[in-house]
Amino acid sequence: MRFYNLVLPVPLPGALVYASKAPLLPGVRVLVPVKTRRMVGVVLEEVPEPSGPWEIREVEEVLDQEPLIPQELLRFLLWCQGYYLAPPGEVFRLAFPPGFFREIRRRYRLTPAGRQALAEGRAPEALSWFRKARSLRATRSRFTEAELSEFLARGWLSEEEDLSRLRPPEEPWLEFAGGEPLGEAERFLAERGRWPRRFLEEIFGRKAVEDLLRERRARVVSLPRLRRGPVVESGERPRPSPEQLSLIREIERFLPQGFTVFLLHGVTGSGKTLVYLEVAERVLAQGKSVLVLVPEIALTPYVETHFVAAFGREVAVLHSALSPSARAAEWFRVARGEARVVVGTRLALFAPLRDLGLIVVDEEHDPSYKQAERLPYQARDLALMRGRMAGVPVILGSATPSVKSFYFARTGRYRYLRLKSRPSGRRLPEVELVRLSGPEPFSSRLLEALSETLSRGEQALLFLNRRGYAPAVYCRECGEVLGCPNCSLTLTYHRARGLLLCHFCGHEVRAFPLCPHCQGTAFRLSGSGTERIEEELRKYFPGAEVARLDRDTVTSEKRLTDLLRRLRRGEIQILVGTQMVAQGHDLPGVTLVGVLLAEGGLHLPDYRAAERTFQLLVQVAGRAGRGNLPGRVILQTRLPEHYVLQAALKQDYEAFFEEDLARRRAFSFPPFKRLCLLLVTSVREEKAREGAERAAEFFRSWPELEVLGPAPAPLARLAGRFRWQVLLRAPRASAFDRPLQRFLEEVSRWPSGLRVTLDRDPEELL
Ligand SMILES: Nc1ncnc2c1ncn2[C@@H]1O[C@H](COP(=O)(O)OP(=O)(O)OP(=O)(O)O)[C@@H](O)[C@H]1O
Ligand SMILES: [Zn+2]
Repeated sequence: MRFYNLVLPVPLPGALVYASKAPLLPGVRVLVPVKTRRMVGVVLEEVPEPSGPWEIREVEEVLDQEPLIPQELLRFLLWCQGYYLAPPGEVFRLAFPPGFFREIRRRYRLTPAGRQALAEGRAPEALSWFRKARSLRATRSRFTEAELSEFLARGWLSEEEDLSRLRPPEEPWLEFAGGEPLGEAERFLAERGRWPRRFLEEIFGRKAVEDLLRERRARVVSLPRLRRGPVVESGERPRPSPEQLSLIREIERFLPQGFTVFLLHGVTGSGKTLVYLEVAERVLAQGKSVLVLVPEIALTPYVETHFVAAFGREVAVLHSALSPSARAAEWFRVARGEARVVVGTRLALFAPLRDLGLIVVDEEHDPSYKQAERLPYQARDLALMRGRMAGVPVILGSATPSVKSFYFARTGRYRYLRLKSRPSGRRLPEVELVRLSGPEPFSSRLLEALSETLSRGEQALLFLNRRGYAPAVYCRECGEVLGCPNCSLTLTYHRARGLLLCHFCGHEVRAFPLCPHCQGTAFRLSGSGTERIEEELRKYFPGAEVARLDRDTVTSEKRLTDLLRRLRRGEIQILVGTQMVAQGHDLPGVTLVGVLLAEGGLHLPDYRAAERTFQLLVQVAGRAGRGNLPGRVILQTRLPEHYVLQAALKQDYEAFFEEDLARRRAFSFPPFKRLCLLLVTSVREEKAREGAERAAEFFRSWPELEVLGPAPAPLARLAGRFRWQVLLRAPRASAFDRPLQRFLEEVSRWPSGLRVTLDRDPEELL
């Protein structure tokens, strides 16, 4: 017998030991007994025979011929688990696609005896369900426990385990049989080797494909299912400019040296994507694989299109908006080495690429690299760790680098690469600040600029980081604002849906209810969201086609690509949107960008509020003038003197950086110190406060840690839970390790009902 550490998808603090007669390779999945059921586990490593009184159970079945998960990824996952102090099962579950670990479902099948009983009317109602259903299988939930055991005992049902979802999804592909290609379809196949039958039928018709098979000029093979990607026009791939070329050479020079971090700081529209593509091509040619992270689902189609144009079906896409089966299919293509380029959002960080050769983090400053819920991890930081553990270079790209990354570039830890200009002589847009005074959302300056733009047949993009119609609704009688009963947030009015919505917990009420304070029936809307702006624009510019891009209008990948395509074709004149429009998109027809309220977000009690606002302004400004026509940007604001707005006006990253860094130094915030935020929540305020006090007390006994708080969180209540915080500060990350570990042990003895979340390196203190 040999013994192995396994990770199972359960929230236990460590690995579990199982026995196996056959040797097992790390990274393969196995079926093991757990209590009375079976589960899927991943083999980590062989261990010596444990000496304990407990019984060691045996592995029942090996699911994979070859390890699905490379060693390097296994080590990386374990490191993540240690850093974030999370159970390994939870980290593995997060990292792998749905279905990978899924608890094995039992299915029930009607036996011939059951069929006979039914026919003779001896079987009860519960079984007669099979007569109507097309399938002869059912899941457990069809029957009560008592029925199940009765039917099994009588032999009317048989029980089986459904393992089908643990296997990689496949589909038929056609393979050219060789010889001289005759028709069009054959030439196509001969050129490409193999192609999914589904796609061939779409291009050449079902008949042509059937002919090919009948004449045996092609054969069918079963291969991993290929995703149909979005179709965004990518155009010809340009030749790199001299400026791009010198950076590409510089990166290539370092490729053989293993782990190196590059900060690629290129102004908006400078062509960073082309730099990634060229370097990726070199890495692939060396037989290695490439991981490209993008922050938001909204950006994957753009980057994906360019990569697919360059590398075809070597590209796999991983993000959370894919259907579970599509995500699993893509994941298995990567695991089997069919795809060597992965483009995806933060969860792609855990892609099972073999022989990793390069990691790219596009828009590295973006807040969506940080996962807020469950396990709060920072994908950019983890990408650096994966790069270090795999010994491969990492390119962090941005027009507005995070203060932290820029600081490390300044101090020499990262290699700094600068793209100062846009290619082919295009200029950065002209920016102006316009002071807003009244309650009107549009200044006359912006309205004029809009009408000039429209009359020249060009496109405009307006940015406002608030969705819905009005962000607050006040009672006319008592003056109270309508708030969410579960959260300390106001309800947003969504006019088209006739609802008041909480943007945090989703609580909704029909518009308008009686005022909960005074039973009043008249209300006043305050402020504007994108829905209202869209409506106003239609009034001002009745002839123009206005569209909106936010989470309410763009609910699927398809809607997003449709909208972007219409925009590229010039079918939309004005696009209004939230941060989803702000970055990454390359829309050559847009010559005017308007920011409706440039200081939105600056007031948040958060040490990164200034950084985030500056980045958003520069990014959105960068959407203007990317084609052949020059661009123009209007920033409307009530705070024109603020340093963030002044730096945005001049598009001066360094000026912003110096000022912000000085503030962080003065207040001992990152990058000078490390933070850890502890959040204690409970449905009872007293309990949350007491818990936070206990936590603060605990940490005060560790001399290296500085304890700030406890204090109520700025968002004092969310989804019905009161929130209290303790902020910890230390000179080094490792100073947190032992105290946090001890603290978690202590917390496990706390009364239930208190929830404690640890956020290492928090990016928001709300
Ligand atoms: N060498 C080149 N010659 C001509 N056009 C180029 C060249 N390099 C890039 N472009 C074009 O410039 C535009 C901007 O490129 P890209 O989207 O990569 O910019 P970016 O640096 O990612 O900008 P942002 O940070 O604003 O997203 C694209 O339309 C791209 O095709
Ligand atoms: Zn709410």
